[in-house]
Amino acid sequence: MIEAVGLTKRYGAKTAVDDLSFQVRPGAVTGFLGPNGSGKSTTMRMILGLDRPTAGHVTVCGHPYRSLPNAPRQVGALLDAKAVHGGRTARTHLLSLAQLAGIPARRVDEVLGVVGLQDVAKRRSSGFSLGMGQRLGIAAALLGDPQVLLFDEPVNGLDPEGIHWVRNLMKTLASEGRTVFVSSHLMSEMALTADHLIVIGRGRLLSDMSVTDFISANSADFARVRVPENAPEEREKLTSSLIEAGGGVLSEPDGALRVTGLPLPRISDLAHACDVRLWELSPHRASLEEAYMRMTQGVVDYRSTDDAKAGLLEPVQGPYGGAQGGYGGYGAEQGPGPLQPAEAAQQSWYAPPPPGQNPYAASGPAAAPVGQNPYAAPVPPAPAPAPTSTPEPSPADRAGEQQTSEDPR
Ligand SMILES: Nc1ncnc2c1ncn2[C@@H]1O[C@H](COP(=O)(O)OP(=O)(O)OP(=O)(O)O)[C@@H](O)[C@H]1O
Repeated sequence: MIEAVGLTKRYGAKTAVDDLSFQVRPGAVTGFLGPNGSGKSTTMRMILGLDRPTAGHVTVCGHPYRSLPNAPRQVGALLDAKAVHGGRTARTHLLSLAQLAGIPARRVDEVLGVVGLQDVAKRRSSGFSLGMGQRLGIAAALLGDPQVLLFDEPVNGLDPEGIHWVRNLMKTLASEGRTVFVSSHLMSEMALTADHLIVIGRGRLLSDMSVTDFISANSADFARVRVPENAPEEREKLTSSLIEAGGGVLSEPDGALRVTGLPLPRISDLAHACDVRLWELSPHRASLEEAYMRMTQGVVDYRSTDDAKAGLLEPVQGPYGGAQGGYGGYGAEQGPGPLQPAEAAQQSWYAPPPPGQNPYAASGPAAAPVGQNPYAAPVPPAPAPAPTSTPEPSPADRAGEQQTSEDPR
């Protein structure tokens, strides 16, 4: 069990962690989520005694980390996989950690096998790939067979097989009754791995609940409705009828309608009443990613802006003499043709509105005609119909390097 009470960390004027209280219980995988710079690593560092709280406290198994008897046997952590002496081999690195913690050498070979690094055990870790480094960090965390495990973005750099392996490892460790606390920006992975979520934004607690409850609390169920593609008038007729009946209608990237606020049988009846054929009518539940985006969109510090490519949009001479958009697809005056606007690739992404705002209200933004995204920034009138554009999630770039002044193990 990890317990934080009023945990606060300030760096000068910057409050990285702000009065955070939570418990991480044994027997479950607890996901630790938050936008870049929200204070996840700082919190983990305080749990591991690497940073001293400005206020509040945090305990592991009832003790501050630094007071735990033989801490490496009780707590294992992967904070920064790069915090390894690159001149050492994987085995030597683990052996030195094992010796410091009084762990027998044979355990080193066990964990090398568990993480799949047995064949490169005698290679210097400086030559390791990102994924191999992550595996070595996980091996170090497992070394003392601890009851409490912390992983800061453990699947970073892992290949699909590695991600699958980490997912099963976390679940297995939790099923053995251990406390598993894991941060990640990969929502799809968290949805498959975590039982419980702690979500923070700008250092403050936003949510502490099960994954299922989190999704229910932060998303709206919706129906996907598709009419025949060659019948735009039926689509319009149905859209009007659905809005009149109090439903909310948005256009999906593939042309389907996303309908909220009406049960499926009612949608079917309305379609029947206005003589519209349906090719699809299916119930949907928002994903963890959608729920997370909805919850955290007000506390994201680092947002990307459009890349206007100023000065780079002059037509350039193509290899065969034709004038071409300089960057194939990003030109401002693209005509119809094989080149697509850059935004096209992002159209499958959808962010539900913030809690408390009903985009489907008749006077609200989502009453916009189908094909327009009520959340998109206003755009000047264009000669051709504007493509649906959606808010863009911020990049997953790390806000800064972690400093691991001490090895927690
Ligand atoms: N040693 C430090 N000195 C000053 N500011 C710091 C220090 N460590 C972290 N911060 C700041 O505290 C805030 C929280 O950083 P932290 O690394 O804990 O966030 P995070 O949630 O782990 O971010 P990410 O998801 O990008 O890894 C950031 O604004 C960061 O710049």
